[in-house]
Amino acid sequence: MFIGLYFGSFNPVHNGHLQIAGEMLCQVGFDELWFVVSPHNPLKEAANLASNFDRLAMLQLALSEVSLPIRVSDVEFNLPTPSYTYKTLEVLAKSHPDDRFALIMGSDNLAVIEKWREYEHILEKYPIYFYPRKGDDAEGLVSAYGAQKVDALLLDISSTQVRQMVLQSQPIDHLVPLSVAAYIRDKGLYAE
Ligand SMILES: Nc1ncnc2c1ncn2[C@@H]1O[C@H](COP(=O)(O)OP(=O)(O)OP(=O)(O)O)[C@@H](O)[C@H]1O
Ligand SMILES: O=C(O)c1ccc[n+]([C@@H]2O[C@H](COP(=O)([O-])O)[C@@H](O)[C@H]2O)c1
Repeated sequence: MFIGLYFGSFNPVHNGHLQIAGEMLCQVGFDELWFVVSPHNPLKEAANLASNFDRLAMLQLALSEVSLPIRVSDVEFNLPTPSYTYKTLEVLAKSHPDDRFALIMGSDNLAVIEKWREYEHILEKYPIYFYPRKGDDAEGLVSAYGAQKVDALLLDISSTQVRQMVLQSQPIDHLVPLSVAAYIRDKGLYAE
């Protein structure tokens, strides 16, 4: 199988993530797409990070109504933190020797790929498909890294925005699936 690995903090998952996953499946021709929840991005502060359990649960809720070949992986929950992607790729390559993997990311992550550990090895071994994000030079990233850009509308949405709106007691029903909004409310996530 050809599998697209969509790594992220998903703190929380938002409608943009789902839209990106759908576009990637349609445009690239992956057999499956796996959301891989990262306990801790090495380049991000851990402040305001909901628990691994809650972030995984919100993704599962978000995907429970989607009939696409998408899975959620907690493989990084059993690996050391911070979550270095090259390590996870090693583990997945060993446990799935008959599958082929590619990486999926937003252009903001590709723009800082040279800060990733073992990034040259990653670029050499894995195709990268990226979704453009406001403010990034997508064409420049294509030529710098040989990554492939998915052509789609820019999505003006982020998990930061969702967390800030919760903090300000504003509605988020238009930014995340209703089941995720209810989970955030019931658990009191991001409220302080
Ligand atoms: N609106 C968006 N457009 C393009 N890519 C996105 C968008 N939102 C998230 N992504 C990409 O999805 C992956 C997971 O994103 P992540 O969970 O960090 O969400 P985020 O909205 O960027 O979060 P935060 O605001 O907390 O930094 C990353 O590769 C990120 O670049
Ligand atoms: O391996 C690295 O050095 C590395 C550096 C920065 C980010 N990453 C990974 O990139 C993914 C995207 O993170 P995020 O927070 O933007 O959703 C997540 O899986 C991180 O662990 C990985």
